[in-house]
Amino acid sequence: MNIEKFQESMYELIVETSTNLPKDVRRAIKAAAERENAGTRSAMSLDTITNNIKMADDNVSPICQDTGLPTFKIKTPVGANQIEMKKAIYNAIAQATKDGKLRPNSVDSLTGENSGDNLGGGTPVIKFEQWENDYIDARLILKGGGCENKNIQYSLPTELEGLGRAGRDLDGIRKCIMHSVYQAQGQGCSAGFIGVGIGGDRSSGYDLAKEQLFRTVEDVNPHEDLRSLEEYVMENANKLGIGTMGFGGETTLLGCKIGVMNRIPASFYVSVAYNCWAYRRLGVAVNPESGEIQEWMYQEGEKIDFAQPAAQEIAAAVEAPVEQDVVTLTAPITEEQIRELKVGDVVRIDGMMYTGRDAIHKYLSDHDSPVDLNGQIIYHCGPVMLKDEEGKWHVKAAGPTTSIREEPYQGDIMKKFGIRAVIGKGGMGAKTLAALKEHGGVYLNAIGGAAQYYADCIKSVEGVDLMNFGIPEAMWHLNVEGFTAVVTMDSHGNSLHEDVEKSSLEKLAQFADRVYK
Ligand SMILES: O=C(O)C[C@H](O)C(=O)O
Ligand code: SF4
Repeated sequence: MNIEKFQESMYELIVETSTNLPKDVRRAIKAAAERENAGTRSAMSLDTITNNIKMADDNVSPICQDTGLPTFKIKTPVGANQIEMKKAIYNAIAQATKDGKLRPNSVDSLTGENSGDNLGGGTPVIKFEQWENDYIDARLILKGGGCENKNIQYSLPTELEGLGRAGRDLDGIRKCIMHSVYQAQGQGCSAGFIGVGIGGDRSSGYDLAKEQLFRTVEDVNPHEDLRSLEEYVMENANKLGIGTMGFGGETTLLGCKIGVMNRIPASFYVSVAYNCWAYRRLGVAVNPESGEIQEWMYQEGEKIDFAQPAAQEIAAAVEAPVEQDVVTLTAPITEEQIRELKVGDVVRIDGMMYTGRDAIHKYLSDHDSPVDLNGQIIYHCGPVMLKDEEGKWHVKAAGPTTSIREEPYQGDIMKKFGIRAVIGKGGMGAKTLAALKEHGGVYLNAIGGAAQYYADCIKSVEGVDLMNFGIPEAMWHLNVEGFTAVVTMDSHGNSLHEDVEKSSLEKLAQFADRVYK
């Protein structure tokens, strides 16, 4: 095999997967955009999402800054040299990282050190299988961490909030799947896709669930019971009212694929792999001699390029009652300005903000801040950054990360340093809400995955601290213009996330009655 050419083919696969959303996923997102009611927060968010998909296409840049744990599934003809192929994939991964198509995402779990090139123990994941066809089938999924964290595994029988007992039968499985969508709320960047694995053990069950994510969105399950269950879930999970980003709305789930395997008598697992809307998976057929790509997979049907505003969006522009007032904030922000904000307000930020995610929050809880954060804004974000020849940093992708992970620290840090606003996604909990009220702070929700859209708002990188945490975890000093976000937790004790969680739990309870005998 021409291994240089194979490496180039793998590089192409990586870049396309990170930057160009598959056609079937685009069609599902378009259908969702058409279902949402004009002028709602969910409709506006979907607008940002479709814009972002187009920008990623045009810029050949990551759709979302979290390019995940690259996972390859490769089928090779008998006799192909898998050791050589693995090395070529490693090289292609390192090159794509250097070119800003992947974020350096491989972190030493004990020291916290980022390898910088996405290579390291266990990363990337490459799974080989032999087959009797005469070509190589190479598929890649870039599944981000926020949705990975919302995966869930049930061991039946179990008790589920809202639904009661889930037993060891099809109806118990149905309850688990409905619950899995509910428990993800907006935190995995809904609307999402789920792959479900029934049976197996704890690891093969999850593998089976993830395997389902390689099926196309429009694929129909040949197994009659599973087809019926997939359709049931698609119809009813969308009645939970979680909506885009957990803002409430008509579309919570864009796809549900279920697989089954045997189990042993004592175990009965239902494993659910949750994938965000930024569902990046592609595949190629490669010639085993020349190493060249013969064919791209997931290419059937129409490609929506999102260049034209959908009819729905035009309708929104016409029908929207009154242009919502947009409040402009520029740090340093006063307590009075914060107290005027209420859940639902749209905020535009001009000026400085500082990124801070997991490592920074832990660090700030027992260290001084490298910059004065009084009246400032913290952005939960781990960007993709590239340095030019003059040593200047450029933002390649910069959407929000899931905020709830900072819940143990957030309130204390805001009070300690006088921080007035945090931006993230998915909302935060009771401890932060209480601190916002006491101290005079606000939580702003940005659209998860819209990494190109937000990168475009960042006009310059003014500095960086704590680079020892690695690129995604450092504190970047960003100068922004027109950075738009929605107040979802205010300083008066209101939280949209709490409201949606409560109402979706009530709706979930409507599905407690037996459906399958
Ligand atoms: O790591 C990130 O930047 C985002 C992550 O995928 C998340 O959804 O929280
Ligand atoms: S930020 Fe959202 S869209 Fe991006 S990987 Fe995480 S869950 Fe997916």
